[in-house]
Amino acid sequence: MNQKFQVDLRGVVDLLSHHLYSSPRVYLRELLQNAVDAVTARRVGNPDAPAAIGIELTDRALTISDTGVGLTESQVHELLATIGRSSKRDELGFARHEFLGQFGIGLLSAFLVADEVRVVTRSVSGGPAVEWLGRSDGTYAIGPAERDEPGTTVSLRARRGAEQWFEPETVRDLCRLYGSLLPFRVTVAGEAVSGDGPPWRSHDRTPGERDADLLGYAQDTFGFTPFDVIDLAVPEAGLTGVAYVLPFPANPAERAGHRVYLKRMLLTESGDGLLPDWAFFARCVVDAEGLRPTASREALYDDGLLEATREALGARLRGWMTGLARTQPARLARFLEIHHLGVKALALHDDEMLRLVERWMPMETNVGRMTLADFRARHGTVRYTTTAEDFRQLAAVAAAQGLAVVNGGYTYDSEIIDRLPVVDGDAVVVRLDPTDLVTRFEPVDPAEELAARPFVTAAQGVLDGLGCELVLRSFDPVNLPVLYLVDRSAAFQSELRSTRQQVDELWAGVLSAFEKPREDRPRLVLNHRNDLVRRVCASRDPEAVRLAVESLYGQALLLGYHPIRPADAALLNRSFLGLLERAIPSEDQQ
Ligand SMILES: Nc1ncnc2c1ncn2[C@@H]1O[C@H](COP(=O)(O)OP(=O)(O)OP(=O)(O)O)[C@@H](O)[C@H]1O
Repeated sequence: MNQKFQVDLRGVVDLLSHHLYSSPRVYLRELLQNAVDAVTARRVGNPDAPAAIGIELTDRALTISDTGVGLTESQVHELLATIGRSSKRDELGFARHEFLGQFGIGLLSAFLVADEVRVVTRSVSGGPAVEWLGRSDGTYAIGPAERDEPGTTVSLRARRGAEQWFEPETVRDLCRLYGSLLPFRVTVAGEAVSGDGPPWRSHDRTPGERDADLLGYAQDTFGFTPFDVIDLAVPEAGLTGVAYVLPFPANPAERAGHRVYLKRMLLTESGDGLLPDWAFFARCVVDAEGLRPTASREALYDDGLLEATREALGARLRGWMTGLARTQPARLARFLEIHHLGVKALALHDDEMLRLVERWMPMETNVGRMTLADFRARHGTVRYTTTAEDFRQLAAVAAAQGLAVVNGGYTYDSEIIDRLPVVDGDAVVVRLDPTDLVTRFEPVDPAEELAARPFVTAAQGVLDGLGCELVLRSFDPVNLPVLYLVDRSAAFQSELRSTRQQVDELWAGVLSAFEKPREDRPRLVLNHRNDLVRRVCASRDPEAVRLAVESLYGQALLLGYHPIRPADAALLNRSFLGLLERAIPSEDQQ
């Protein structure tokens, strides 16, 4: 024999309150939504039918009345007392587009704040008025009622502990929050909470008034005066609205929440997934007819239509940027200054944005800040460092060798430069490897090199212990005595060596298999043009040479922002104290 499911209403309400809805406050939204749907349903047949929704509050009790379709007695049995049953689906069970509700569970949210829900209703299709009294223990009673006009009144009394959700001010603020854009007049204690419609509507104001209203809306709701306002429209999702461009840099990791209305009812103030990730510089207010809510009605359901909408809105924002480039380049430059991260992230995937960045976004170079387009026009090849440390270490040295270099160390910059040839086949981009610089330095005069040989041998002896190769060259700038140059493989090798010193024999053996020959070791390049270096080269005092080489090595590590290993730290300390000793001899040496 077939049996029917039994439902324990308390379990369902508990599920709703703890796992579906984020706050009991949603009971107001659900009641408001039912009233709006009932009025909408009545107006489908009779567009001139009255459309009024009123909320009244007395001590700890709330009633909401609408002039909607109302329900007959059999509909009350079928719709109010059956969880999951809704009049807002079509024959195939799909949500009907004109209604806000669809799931058939919204009314249950009243039990989040009350133990009893009383509904008095009279249907437009005739028949007497009916009263339905539903209780949170899952029982209900139906009886006759008095009501002159078609429509419905729902009454609740606050459960102990839920009184705060019936405070007149709270109710008014929540109704204004959810319902300020609703197309019907909504009042709370006689005061209208619905307004004139979305702030981006254009039929009833001059363009100037509309602009002012839109700015005022951003100031009131978001607390900023936007850099710009972009109109949005995605007809397939029935979406209209605006994107406000933030006037301050946004943190890409912190998603700016969008204010999303579905069919004029607020869905969320912190909507996610409406714009592509890169568009973190914009904050939207939109109303959509076609997008779907999740069952909690607190977020957008991520389906194919939302994805298509996201793409369309992304294209709109991109179009706005390229439009600015054409018509107001100075404004675009200002925008890029504020939102460079978002735009650069976009340029990694989007050719048009990459061109825009190349033309308009200034980058740091060792010959001044300039756009990549200007850099290419002046220097041809785009030579760049991948880290800011490399740039800081090498900018002046490279400039002295006549090499223009871009600092690719800022977020996305080197990836952007790497992508340049994709949009422009003529672009030549070369990554500057620090050790390439050595090939540009002049060798030391043979006679002087010969004279410095004893020093070089002694110095190399000191550096062998540090896994480093000594090179003597002449280069500019003269005031720079020393450079520690390490290419990527050398950096890896030096890490390998320091790890090997710390692990046991077995692992040391395994790791040694990866070690490379001497020529790949980092280089300490001494500048023979520098006066101090020349004096050190001439020294024949082994102790002075050791101290000088260790100090120069330590200095070069610090100047180049290289990692300092424990052995390096000890050496820095030792050489510093050694130098002090020499500078201030003890009394018996004096
Ligand atoms: N004010 C009202 N006037 C007329 N009918 C109503 C009213 N409130 C509720 N109903 C009827 O009760 C049904 C169930 O309402 P409920 O709020 O539980 O679900 P829903 O609005 O259909 O969907 P959702 O769960 O998405 O809100 C509705 O489909 C509607 O037919």
